[in-house]
Amino acid sequence: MHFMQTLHQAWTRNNSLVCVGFDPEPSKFPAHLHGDPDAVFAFCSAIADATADLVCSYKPQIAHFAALRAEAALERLIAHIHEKHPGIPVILDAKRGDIGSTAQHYVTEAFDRYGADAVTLNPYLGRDSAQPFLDRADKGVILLCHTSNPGAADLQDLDIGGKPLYQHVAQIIARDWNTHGNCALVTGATWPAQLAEVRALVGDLPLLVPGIGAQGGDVEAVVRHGRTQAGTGLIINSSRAILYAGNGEDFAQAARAATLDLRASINRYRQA
Ligand SMILES: O=c1ccn([C@@H]2O[C@H](COP(=O)(O)O)[C@@H](O)[C@H]2O)c(=O)[nH]1
Repeated sequence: MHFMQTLHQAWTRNNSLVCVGFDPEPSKFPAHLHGDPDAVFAFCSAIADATADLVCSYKPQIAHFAALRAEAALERLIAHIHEKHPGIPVILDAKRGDIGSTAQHYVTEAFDRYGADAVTLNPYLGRDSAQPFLDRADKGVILLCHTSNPGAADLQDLDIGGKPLYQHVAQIIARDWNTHGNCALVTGATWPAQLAEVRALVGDLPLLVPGIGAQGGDVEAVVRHGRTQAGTGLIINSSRAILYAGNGEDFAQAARAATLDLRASINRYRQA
């Protein structure tokens, strides 16, 4: 099924805009997993199993797996989510971007090797670098617009002929790149004014919003500034605050409790 359809159904079925991010860091795993050669998969899949009725998507961050030589665990995690929790889309956070011939290999990596439903891209190489991804009409293409980090303004806020660069990015993607209806944008929770500007420019385009939880973004500001008329339109990611909510044998239940809390605080502000 098309990523956008799956996402819309998950928003409704689980009454949730929450995306749980998988950023595995073995030093933070509970003690009983230390030394387990399959710890990355065991940790992440347990959290997926404990939260699948509470989320609209999952977002594994590829560098966290690659740095651990745990790409096989990432492949198995995504296959596990698809098999055990069908209907929850998986966004591979890879922030790819390269010339077309190389981009084609990144397409194969994200969608055919890993089986992701959507991938994050850096749009700064331009349309041709994104085209191989855009052509996969059933897959989501989520492009960086205004990121959550403190240095986001260094380049993204630069004035280019009367408006900041991130607004130009939002406009051309919503207007020109979204011919298959498979685009979304990354807009960080830590920049709520910019999030509001982006929402005003792009209609109902989905926004992936990292920066809640460990980065300190404000849930109320994100929801009030970013929701659509229907009270959806947002994929609000939290990684560390959910993954490491507990560090005992009940870590997955602690992650579930943190996900329930985040869903409740988001839902408090969804309706106007
Ligand atoms: O602008 C961006 C884009 C991506 N990220 C990624 O999201 C998560 C955030 O993790 P937390 O633990 O919830 O802070 C992480 O994988 C980042 O690489 C982002 O933070 N900001």
